[in-house]
Amino acid sequence: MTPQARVQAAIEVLDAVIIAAKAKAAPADRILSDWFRSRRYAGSKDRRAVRELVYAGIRQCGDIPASGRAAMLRVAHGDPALAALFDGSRHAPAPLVAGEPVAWGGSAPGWLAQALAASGIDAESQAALMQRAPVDIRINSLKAALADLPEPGEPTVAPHGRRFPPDTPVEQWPGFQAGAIEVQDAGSQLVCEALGARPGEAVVDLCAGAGGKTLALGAAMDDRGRLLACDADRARLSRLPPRAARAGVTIAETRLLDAGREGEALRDWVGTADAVLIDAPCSGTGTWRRNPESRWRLTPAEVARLAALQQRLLGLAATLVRPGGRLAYVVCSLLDAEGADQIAAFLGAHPGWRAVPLALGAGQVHGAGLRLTPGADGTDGFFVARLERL
Ligand SMILES: C[S@@+](CC[C@H](N)C(=O)[O-])C[C@H]1O[C@@H](n2cnc3c(N)ncnc32)[C@H](O)[C@@H]1O
Repeated sequence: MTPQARVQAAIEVLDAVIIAAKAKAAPADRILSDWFRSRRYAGSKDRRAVRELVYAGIRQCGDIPASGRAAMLRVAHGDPALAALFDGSRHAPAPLVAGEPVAWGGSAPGWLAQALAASGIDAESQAALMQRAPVDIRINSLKAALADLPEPGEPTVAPHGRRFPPDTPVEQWPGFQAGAIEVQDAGSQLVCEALGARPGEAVVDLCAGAGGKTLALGAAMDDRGRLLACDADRARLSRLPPRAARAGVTIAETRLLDAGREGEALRDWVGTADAVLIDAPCSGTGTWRRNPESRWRLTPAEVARLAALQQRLLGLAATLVRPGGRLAYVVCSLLDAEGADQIAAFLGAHPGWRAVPLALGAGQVHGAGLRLTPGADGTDGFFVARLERL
């Protein structure tokens, strides 16, 4: 493909991404793979170039643009070499027209940028949410001897973390195949430390998903004790056992929860857990480095729905913890409505609990917890709080 044809391809893909974002349909990644699947003539360099252009368009447009062309013109606005490719040649985008609409820049839709600012995330920190994320790995202490890394990587704020440039193919490394390394953002690793899970304890990972944090907890527990991994999503939870087997975590037991009736499946754990992790479903505003398109899809109503679910899961988790036990509440969101405000509301309604100050070696104190941000900590954005049952 010519450079011009790649730009035109990116415009067409962006048109599809815009339609899908409005309809809450397929994500950009899937649209890109479908597009390439039906165009076998596109080689690997073409794919990489088109993908980069599409993601540049998504990153640089804070809100859903009017069209793929308007989005690409926003990118071309700061890139004369790209603007020169709008030359009307065969397969190229039509030449630029004076006064033609260019998509609005900005970091996020207005309501969301304001909500972030009100949560203490200023314009500079919002811009940092749009940078490309590096590849972080966690060295699995259960199999550290097998973690023979072809490159040493950089240390991260997480004790078992190493950092590599974007697109480093770590999943092809022998250490990955052997279960000695996991791909996990350093912030994601660090928030697991907030729970302080120890060998021999009874621990619940209430929203375990495919087990990213469950595996970190299993390693922290040296694979000794009880580790219950729950989720309401069968497909996600079903990916956990093979990952645990690869990582040498034998203590993880999975349990599928019925959304809305989660407590029924957890009766046997009431008042018994030493520690419960709630990695709550959230808006993901802290993960825009990896998923910039999600800010086009979020609505105030969705944030409110998630906040209600988070408060309900906090209440449920509290029933599982034994007296003197602890709970860590985590969201990969930087909105106070999902973080600091949730803990304040919980503590207001649960006098038998207190927040414990956290010292994780990174992050800034925020409300009763700690906040990690890409700008200040080089991690995805997280809010984490540690609570103790008196
Ligand atoms: C932030 S993700 C968890 C990610 C996972 N802990 C990890 O480290 O990879 C939140 C999870 O909450 C789950 N979830 C949503 N509603 C739930 C509910 N009512 N009860 C339990 N889990 C729920 C979602 O399916 C999703 O997997």
